[in-house]
Amino acid sequence: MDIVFEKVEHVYNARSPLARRALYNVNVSIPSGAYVAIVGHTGSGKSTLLQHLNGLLQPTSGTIKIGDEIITGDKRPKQLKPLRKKVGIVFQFPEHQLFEETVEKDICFGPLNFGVSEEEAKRKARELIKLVGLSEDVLAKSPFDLSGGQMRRVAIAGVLALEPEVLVLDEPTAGLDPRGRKEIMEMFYRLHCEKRLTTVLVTHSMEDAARYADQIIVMHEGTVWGQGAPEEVFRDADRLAAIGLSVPETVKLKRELEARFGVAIPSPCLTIEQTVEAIQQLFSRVSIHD
Ligand SMILES: Nc1ncnc2c1ncn2[C@@H]1O[C@H](COP(=O)(O)OP(=O)(O)OP(=O)(O)O)[C@@H](O)[C@H]1O
Repeated sequence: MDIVFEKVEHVYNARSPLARRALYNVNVSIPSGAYVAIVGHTGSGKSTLLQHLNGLLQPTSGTIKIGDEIITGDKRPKQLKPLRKKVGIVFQFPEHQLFEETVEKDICFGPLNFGVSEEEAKRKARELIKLVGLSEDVLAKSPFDLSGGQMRRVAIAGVLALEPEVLVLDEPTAGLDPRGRKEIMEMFYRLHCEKRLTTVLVTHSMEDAARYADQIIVMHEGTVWGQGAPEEVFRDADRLAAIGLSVPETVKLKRELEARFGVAIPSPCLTIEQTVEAIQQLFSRVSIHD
């Protein structure tokens, strides 16, 4: 499902003294099957943008096309229900939304609501619990007896249970330890590759944006400041710094090495692996003196 934003504006509390314009002139194109990261300073409009993807918010003006669905400000919320199934959103701390007595019931809740049979919903729950890295015996437990990391996986399984075509992730690893973060990010990447899921990730981690995304959208003060492949976006390190954003540490290292040795490093150095490779090649080209 291709996603296209055209001239989207969103004003909170429009027509009231508390009106606040959070988005303006947002034009964004996300092709089906892409992995897109949205980055930007606090308050730049990332979460507001993301909530337009499944009709939780509607634009004050402009249009959003998501596959065949068109979202405008005048659609009634009921008309947007099919979108809730097609676009799954994993919010920050999704475990706060768990509420059922058992993990199985929690995962089955969405599918049952959309008319899936109980047998099929339970079969899905068994499949998904393994997909998110937990064992089947967790299904009978209360979600509230699990660790924070396990609860988060259960909540993610609940979003995946609706078999969305687009998965939207709003800082999905907030509050997890480094190992938990890596495991969850790798899981989403696997899903993206295996199920060809269009993935939209909102993140403050330039490292995650560099490693996983094929496109990065940079938001600044309510509009799109730039969009491109990670290597293009991070080439603009100085302009990014001017709006308070940094580039991944590996990209900084590349710049330092280029300045120190007076050579150009062809690799974009978006990941540790690419950077190690680039340094090896650099060492074979230049002689290093104290
Ligand atoms: N419910 C709301 N009512 C009024 N203003 C809001 C509301 N939610 C967000 N805003 C304002 O809209 C602007 C954009 O907020 P948004 O949450 O989209 O930014 P963000 O980039 O996601 O920030 P963060 O990285 O901190 O999550 C901010 O100025 C914010 O104060």
